[in-house]
Amino acid sequence: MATPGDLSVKEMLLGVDSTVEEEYASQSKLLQEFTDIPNIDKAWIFKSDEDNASQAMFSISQSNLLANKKRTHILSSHISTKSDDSMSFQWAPFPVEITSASAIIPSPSGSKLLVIKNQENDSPTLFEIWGPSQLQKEIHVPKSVHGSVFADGWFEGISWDSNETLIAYVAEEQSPAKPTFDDLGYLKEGSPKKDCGSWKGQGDWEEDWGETYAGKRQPALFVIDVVSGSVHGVKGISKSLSVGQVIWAPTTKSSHRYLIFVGWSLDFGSRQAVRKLGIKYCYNRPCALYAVRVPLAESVVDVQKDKGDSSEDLAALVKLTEGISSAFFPRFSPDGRSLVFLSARSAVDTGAHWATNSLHRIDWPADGNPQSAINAVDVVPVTMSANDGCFPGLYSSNFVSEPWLSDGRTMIFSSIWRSTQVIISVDVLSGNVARISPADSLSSWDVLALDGDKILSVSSSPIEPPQIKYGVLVAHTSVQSRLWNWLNVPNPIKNPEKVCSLLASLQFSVLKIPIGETPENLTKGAKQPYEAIFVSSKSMKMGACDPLIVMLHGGPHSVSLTSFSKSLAFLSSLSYSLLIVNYRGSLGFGEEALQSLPGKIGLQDVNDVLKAIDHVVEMGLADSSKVAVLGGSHGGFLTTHLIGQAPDRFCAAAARNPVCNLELMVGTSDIPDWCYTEVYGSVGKDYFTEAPSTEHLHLFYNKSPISHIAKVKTPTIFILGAQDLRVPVSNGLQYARALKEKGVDVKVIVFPNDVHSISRPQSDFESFLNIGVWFKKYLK
Ligand SMILES: CC(=O)N[C@@H](C)C(=O)N[C@@H](C)C(=O)O
Repeated sequence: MATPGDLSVKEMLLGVDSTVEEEYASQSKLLQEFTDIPNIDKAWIFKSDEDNASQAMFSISQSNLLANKKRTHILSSHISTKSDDSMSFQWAPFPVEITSASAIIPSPSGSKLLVIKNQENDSPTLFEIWGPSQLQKEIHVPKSVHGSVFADGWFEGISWDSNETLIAYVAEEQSPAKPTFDDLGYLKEGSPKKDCGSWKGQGDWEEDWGETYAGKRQPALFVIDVVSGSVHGVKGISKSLSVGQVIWAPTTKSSHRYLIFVGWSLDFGSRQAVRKLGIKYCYNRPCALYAVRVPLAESVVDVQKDKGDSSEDLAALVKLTEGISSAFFPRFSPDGRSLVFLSARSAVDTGAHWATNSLHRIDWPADGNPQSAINAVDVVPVTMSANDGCFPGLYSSNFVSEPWLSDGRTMIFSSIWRSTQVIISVDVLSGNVARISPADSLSSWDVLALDGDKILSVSSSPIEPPQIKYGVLVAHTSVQSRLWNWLNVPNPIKNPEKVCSLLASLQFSVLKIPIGETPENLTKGAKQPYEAIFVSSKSMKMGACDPLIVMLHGGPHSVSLTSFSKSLAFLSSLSYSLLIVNYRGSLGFGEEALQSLPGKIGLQDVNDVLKAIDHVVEMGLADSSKVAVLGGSHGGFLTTHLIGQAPDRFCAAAARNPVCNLELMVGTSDIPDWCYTEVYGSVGKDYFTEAPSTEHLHLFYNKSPISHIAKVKTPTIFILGAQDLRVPVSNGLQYARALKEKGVDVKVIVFPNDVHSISRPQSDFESFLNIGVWFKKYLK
């Protein structure tokens, strides 16, 4: 038996024997090239003085491995339409790096740019107001007024008023005073403060919104006056509401204005929850739209004096979406007559963490004074099931700030459509939905910004890094029928030649997989085929298949899209085929297919994956003796279930923050309700309790991968984030230790500062490098 003394230094440091060290070195070189590929995150359009021209500003990010941070830069382009109707994009010669900006928000006229910089520790938040050529104003907001401004894409809401003098936004409310002690004991409030010789206690522990919000204080509403520099907390909002996604209501002649925002209370369906449950990836948290009245002169009150809400203050608050359990992403039509919002009512009502969305409209009162009895009209209802080629329902996670075409009634946004993301138009008056990104494109598309009736967008596929596309309306025969031409914009981003040639050697397709079983009680939508994305080498010959990696998304109500992923492109480039399975329960296939999974996890999803593997083997696209499986979270639940339930079918496995033991997860996760819903189906919502019975715990164990551990023999690598509140590290560690005890080959990497997504640049790099090397070792 080898002793520690027999190991080389490299073996001890890397945990690899010398035969795989070469592999480690060469794969890391390749992965570095993929890591450098930039991402196009956002864009803004500004009108130019010239006719038929505009100016675009793109926010582009790249991994900075050395600093372990994302590096963001801005690249500008002059867009003009030539006399022959062709478009020209003239790019600025170089991008400009933006350091430490948490949010960038242009004013409505485009003449000012707000840059918000959250700073660490006790340093103030910086609000910079830029003009066309210089900094116009810098306002420092100390932590005694509020904490960081939310720039998380969820609670985040930063809105300029139409006069461009006020900005409403969401920030962490100020911290409560902590008890102070000195050598004589507790210092009462008002005692003269001592700088030294005293110390602070912790005070009462407060619940937060869980995963990625650890230690974050309640999101609250503030308004900053960019002329005077004063900041105020908005009065009249109940302290029990967490607020987000604020926008200004249209201006009226009256002496006050309204702010519209989303409010999350502690409701859990029909009952009050005792705590905040995790909100990240969880659209099933009840929320409503509110309007709060802000008198123009005294629109706001000094936060320091705002110690409570009088009944008069609360009367200024109106709940706009009574009767709908969920409402978010509010947007006013350009004429201010319609307030449109998205709803995840189906998720809230069933308990599934994400489900099919619906779109609604409130006809805004002409006098601008909203009442709570306002009726919301259904614009796009929840789609229960749809045949192939038909609209499968709305699945959107973002609207740009101005999503309107010039007719003032058509919204443009992206939505998941089976395994792709497409751009759709929705007429908010008629409810007509049209897919407007090219119907024959298998790539995924997203909207960056609207330029009048032109759409700046980005498209990518598993084998093509992001490309900028420009959608031009070429014919408009009726409100219902528009024709779009999608132009390729000469790419300002030059990717490494090696990456380009590796990607050029690949191909992909979307396979339809018929379901295995047809029990009578299945809904129509649950009987329809699901999909899998298959990526392979173009030169692959029938009968000589590359080893196959089966890739499984988490959620389970999420989806793997046909968009570019650096890590998956890296694995494809190592001569693996990829089978990326969108098992039933995934987003994008209608509500019935999605709701067929809760209550059947570990069974229906596992069988769907096995069926997809059989499908590619039967088609001659894969060799059943060379299959590995990779998944995170619920995808890790499937990975570990598969190696337990089908132990002879996988040569290697990789699990990222996997759910291995629901009995353990229910007592430690920020979403214990998820365990109930997914194990019991929608009745799980009513069974959920913070004190599970032995009967519940028993079932949780039996439905978990750990219950199959005795059969597992597949060498498995575990990639774990020690700060994960969603699937705490104990889940993966317990399972990995149990496998080790059985003598199965196991490797564990724990990232001490990573949360559930393990997406910090160095952690992401090291994760996929080790997965690549692990698969090379076992998938010969
Ligand atoms: C709702 C949720 O977070 N579920 C986890 C078990 C999970 O699978 N998460 C997904 C979103 C992931 O991919 O991490």
